[in-house]
Parts: sequence; C-alpha cells; structure tokens
Amino acid sequence: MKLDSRGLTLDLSYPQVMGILNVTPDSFSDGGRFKQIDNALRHANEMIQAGATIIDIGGESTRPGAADVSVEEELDRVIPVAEAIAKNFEIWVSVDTSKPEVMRESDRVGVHLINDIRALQEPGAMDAALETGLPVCLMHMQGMPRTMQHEPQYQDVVAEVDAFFVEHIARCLDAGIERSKLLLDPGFGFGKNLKHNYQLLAHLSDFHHFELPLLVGMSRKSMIGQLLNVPPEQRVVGSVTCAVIAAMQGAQIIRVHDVKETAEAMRVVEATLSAKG
Ligand SMILES: Nc1nc2[nH]c(SCC(=O)O)nc2c(=O)[nH]1
Repeated sequence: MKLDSRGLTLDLSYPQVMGILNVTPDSFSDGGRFKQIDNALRHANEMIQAGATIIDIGGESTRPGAADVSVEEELDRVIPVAEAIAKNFEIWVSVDTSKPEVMRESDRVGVHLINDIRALQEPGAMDAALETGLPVCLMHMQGMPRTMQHEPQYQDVVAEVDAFFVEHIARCLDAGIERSKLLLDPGFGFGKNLKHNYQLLAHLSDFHHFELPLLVGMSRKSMIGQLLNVPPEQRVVGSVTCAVIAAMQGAQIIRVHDVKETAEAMRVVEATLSAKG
C-alpha cells in the first residue's frame, strides 16, 4: 500500500512515523513553546533527523476545555510554519485542522495531507478538501472536544467506529473524493474512556477490511496516563508500547511526540513483521 501527494510517495508497507508539531499556546505536552517559526523549524528538523517521514502541524488544541480558535488565529499559527517546513525540507507535511480556510491555505503553501479530527464535518470542509485534491485522514470522534470526555457511551465501540468509517467514506465518495485519498483513524481519546481506548487498540486490525491506511495517535494520551499515573512527558514508554501494539497489527502511520524512540521501535516491528513472511 502507498500514498501519493504532490509527487511524493509514502511507502505504507512498513509503519511510518508522523511527528507532532503543536503550534498552539496551550498544547498539553509542548506547552506552546513551538509558536515561533524558528523553533518550529528546529523541532521539525530534529524529528526528521530522528526518523519522522511526516510532520503534523496543529494550531488548535483539542484538550477538553480548550478555547475555540478563530480562523485568523489558526491561519496565523499554522500557515507560516507549514510553508517554511514545506520549503525547507523534502518531507510530508500534514495539517491537523477542521477549517476549510486552513485546508485551502495549507494546500496553497504546499502541504501534502489534511488531518481532520472532525472528518470533514464542519461546514465547507468537504468542498475544501475536494478542491485541494489532497489525501485526507478521517478520524472518529464522539461528541466535540469540549464535551467528548463527559461519560462517553457505546454499545460496541469497535462496531460503532467501523460504522462511522462506512458513513464518512461514503460521504467523501459521494462528494467526489477518490477512495485512494482517504485514511482512517479511530481517534484514541476523542470521546472514549480507558476501556474504549484499549478495546479499539486490541481490535485495531479489524479496520483493515476497508483496505485504507490506518493512522493512530496515542502518544502521551490519558489512556497511558490513567494506567501509569505519570505526567505527559513521562509517558514515552507507554506511548512506544502503544505504537508497537498498533504497528504489529499493521497500522501504517503512527502519530507521536517522541519520534526517535518510536522510530527505533518501528525498526524492530518491521524486522519482526518481515520475518513472518
Ligand atoms: N489523526 C489524528 N489527529 C490527532 N490530533 C490529535 S491532538 C491531541 C493529542 O495529540 O493528544 N490527536 C490525534 C489523533 O489521535 N489522530
């Protein structure tokens, strides 16, 4: 399996590491220190040297209770950084946004992938994504960031996430987006309690029936913090463990803060999976 964008090809026959670049003042684990372009470029370069093949730029903190970000503010945070990275590095750049304006501007400055935690459900997002022609990651979320962690309920979380993918893949195809441009993500921590998150992780391979790339993001999240009772910056071992469990089940893109550690673990996963024959 592979993914193409702007003349770049991502080989998905082995797990790819997506490095997180938060450009938000309140991002929960970077503390907003990466607001300036120079810091962002330095951090992006560190992650690329450490083995990241995609840099995911996010201008909206999705922590429960985080303030909404205006279109202007998100554009100001994201676009200069995305443009600088796309210009300075031969690397996949994704933008973590739900706003059509940010999608369009991202495309204009050379971004390769739209990563939308709201799966193109915001007004105008589907049209914008279609017009850019960029690959799009559709992530499952129950509710909205502000309220999603208030007692999330499911009859069967795996079945309900699967049904969500069926519904939103169909929406994208109906809108004219080619199926080969879609990626799927179960949205760990987005309207899920601890049990739901680990049911999704344990059954991750069930989603391969769509024959679309699976992107997962568990890095430093509460599904690790609630088990280990440590703050985000002390969740590296838990995060890498989640990455290995996902990649051993064939997840193709792993979205992480700790790129070096994860990239090393993916080498071990790769060696093991290829030894399986
Ligand atoms: N596709 C995708 N995008 C994301 N953006 C965030 S922001 C919250 C955090 O990094 O803790 N999480 C995810 C995720 O899990 N999947």
